[in-house]
Amino acid sequence: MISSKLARRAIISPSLLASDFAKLAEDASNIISLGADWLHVDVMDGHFVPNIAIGFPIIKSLRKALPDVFLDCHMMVQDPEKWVEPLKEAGGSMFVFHYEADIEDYEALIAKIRDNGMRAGIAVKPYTEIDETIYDLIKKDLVDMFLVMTVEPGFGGQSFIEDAMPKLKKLREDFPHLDIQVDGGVKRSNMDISIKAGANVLVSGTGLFGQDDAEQIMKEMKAGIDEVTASEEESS
Ligand SMILES: O=C(CO)[C@H](O)[C@H](O)COP(=O)(O)O
Repeated sequence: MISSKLARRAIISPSLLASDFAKLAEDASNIISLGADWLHVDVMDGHFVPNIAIGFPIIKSLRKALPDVFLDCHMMVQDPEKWVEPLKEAGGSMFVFHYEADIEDYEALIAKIRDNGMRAGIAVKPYTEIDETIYDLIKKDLVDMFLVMTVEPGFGGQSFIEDAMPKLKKLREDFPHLDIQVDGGVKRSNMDISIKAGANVLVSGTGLFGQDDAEQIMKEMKAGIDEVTASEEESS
């Protein structure tokens, strides 16, 4: 079921980019049964990023196979406005556009996403600064989730860029109730860094899919979230 606003305890949104596309629905359903909270769907247009990944017909099939799962769609596209209706028709739950894309009017884009029944998120690349325009949009309650990329968008399997953490930390300090996602190189071994900085939605692709012990990794990730949350609550 599509959840309402998240609590501060972190959730896991596995990135389907790392799944086996020949058995996408099976991999997606399996990772949900292991305890994933959302599914992260990477849409690329070959312009904003030098790659092409999952498209609307595939999302539509996925939605048919998993009618109740929250599909967190990361839109790595140059012209986000053009793709709002296609994503809504395919069954996306959240439309996360890149701040660096070609956008004339951020508020109009967000209104269009919300009018189409989806949540609206903003993503930034690892070295993009969070400026006043972004702050204003968050203060006006126009951002349902903020995504801080921890790899350059376009490809799975890259290394986590820790340089993105200070801006995430500052965002968390300034907005205690904002949902903040991290995406790129996030694994069981390094996820504590992002949670401690303030992330509460963890995307992990190659850290989960294709791993022989995905069940155990998922258990450890959940236990790791509980540990960090408990120690943060103790120290606050
Ligand atoms: O947005 C992405 C790439 O642009 C992917 O979601 C991301 O890279 C996840 O994969 P991994 O955990 O393997 O890094």
